[in-house]
Formats: sequence, structure tokens, C-alpha cells
Amino acid sequence: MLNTQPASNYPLNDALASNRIQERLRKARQTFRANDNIAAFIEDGELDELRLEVEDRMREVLEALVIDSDNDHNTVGTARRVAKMFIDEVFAGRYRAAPPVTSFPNVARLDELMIVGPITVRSACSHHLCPIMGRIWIGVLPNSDAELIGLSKFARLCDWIMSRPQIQEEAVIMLADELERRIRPDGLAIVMEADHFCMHWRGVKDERPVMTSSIMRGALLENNDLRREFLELRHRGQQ
Ligand SMILES: Nc1nc2c(ncn2[C@@H]2O[C@H](COP(=O)(O)OP(=O)(O)OP(=O)(O)O)[C@@H](O)[C@H]2O)c(=O)[nH]1
Repeated sequence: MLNTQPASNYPLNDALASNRIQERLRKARQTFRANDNIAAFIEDGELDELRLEVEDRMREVLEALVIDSDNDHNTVGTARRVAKMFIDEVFAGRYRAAPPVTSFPNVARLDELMIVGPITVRSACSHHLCPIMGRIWIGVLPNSDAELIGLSKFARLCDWIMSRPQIQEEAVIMLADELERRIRPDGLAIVMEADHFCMHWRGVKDERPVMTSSIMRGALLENNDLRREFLELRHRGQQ
């Protein structure tokens, strides 16, 4: 027998969680673009409500695509899975607070270039929500008076920033701002290379293009030798 009664998770009387959160953001004059983190505006329990709301709306998208997910054994749980994937996995960097980042005093007053990478990163383009799969290299020239952060925290911060719908140019700027704010280095360099599936899977359907963006700040922008050292060491790490 066909199921003709799709279940709904929408609250009957109460305002939707997405409306309440948007209201708070507007009141605080905070933007909520695709690549903004809005964790500070989400109250306890509201992520559960958002997940149910996205599930219902995703079910409507499937209906609009004329997919009978109520009676299709393959898509019966798709709306729920997609909602969970967006909120808890691929766009979690919008909804979760920043990861805890351990820092240490620079006791040895290190002032030599340090490079981390390649760090594998996954994101999605804001335009089509297609995957972006890439690699990031980070170069830091520590300030002898500033803090050092744990090595794994570079990867955790990359994941937090990248797990949002993004464009690559803005993603690397956001990452650079976050790292500068936390470690106050004398120089910072970031190179990101990524495959954009909106070009591979659809659109021009060309498998080859890779987008490369770089950011150089402080001593790594001003000192050509230092910049060359970063770029050479990055290439050596690729071989
Ligand atoms: N600059 C930049 N462009 C991106 C990025 N990710 C995706 N794009 C491009 O953004 C564009 C999307 O906008 P439109 O040109 O309106 O999309 P479209 O008409 O579907 O274009 P096609 O992809 O050419 O079919 C495409 O050219 C994408 O390849 C990114 O990180 N940075």
C-alpha cells in the first residue's frame, strides 16, 4: 500500500528555530552569509530543531524533484541523512564553536620559518553546494614573544573554516585572519590547491583545472628570500 501521508517535523505553534536564530542575528547586526559562523546565536536544543526543519524542507525539495521518497526504498531516509550531513558534517563549521586550541609560550624564542602541510581540506562551493577537495600548506614565522599552537590545531582550524559553503579566495583569507589572531606571528603564508567539483561533475565537466590561491602576510610578504624559502620547502614536501 502506498504511503500518502508524509510526516512533518515542523512545530505547529512555536516559531521555527531558523526564524528565531535569524531574528537574534539581525538584532545583533551580525551577517549570516554561507561562510559565517553563527554558533554564538544558537541556543541549547536548537540544533536538534534545525536538523528536523532542514529534513522537512529537504523532503519538499525531493517532492519538487518528483522523487517519491515515501515509497522509494533508496530515498526514504535521504531528507534526514542530508539534514544531518549539512548540519553535523559538511557545514558544521557554521554551527559549531571553534575547536579548543592549546597554545604554549614560545620559551625557546623560536624565530625560524615553520611549515605545516599538506593538510587535506574539504569544503563546498557557495554557488552550487558542490564539493571542494583540496590541500593547504601553512608557513608561520613565529614571533619570539608570542604563543605557539599545537601542530594538530592547524588542521582542526582549517577544518572548522572550510566546513562551510565557501569560495576559495574568501576561505584562505578567513583562515589567515583566524591564525593571525591566535598566534600573532611575524609572518604568515597560506597556499591552497583545490579541485572544484562544480567544474568536474557539472558545468564545463573538465577534470583538470585545479585552483591555487595564496596569501602572504608580514615578513612573508615583505621578505622575498623568506617567501621563496616557504614556496621551495612546500614543493619539496610534495615530492
Ligand atoms: N572564483 C571562484 N569561482 C568559483 C569557486 N567555486 C566555484 N566557482 C565558479 O563560480 C561560478 C558559478 O557561477 P555561475 O557562472 O553563475 O554558474 P553557472 O552559470 O552554473 O556556470 P558554469 O559552472 O559555467 O555552468 C562558476 O564559474 C564556478 O566554476 C571559487 O572558489 N572561486
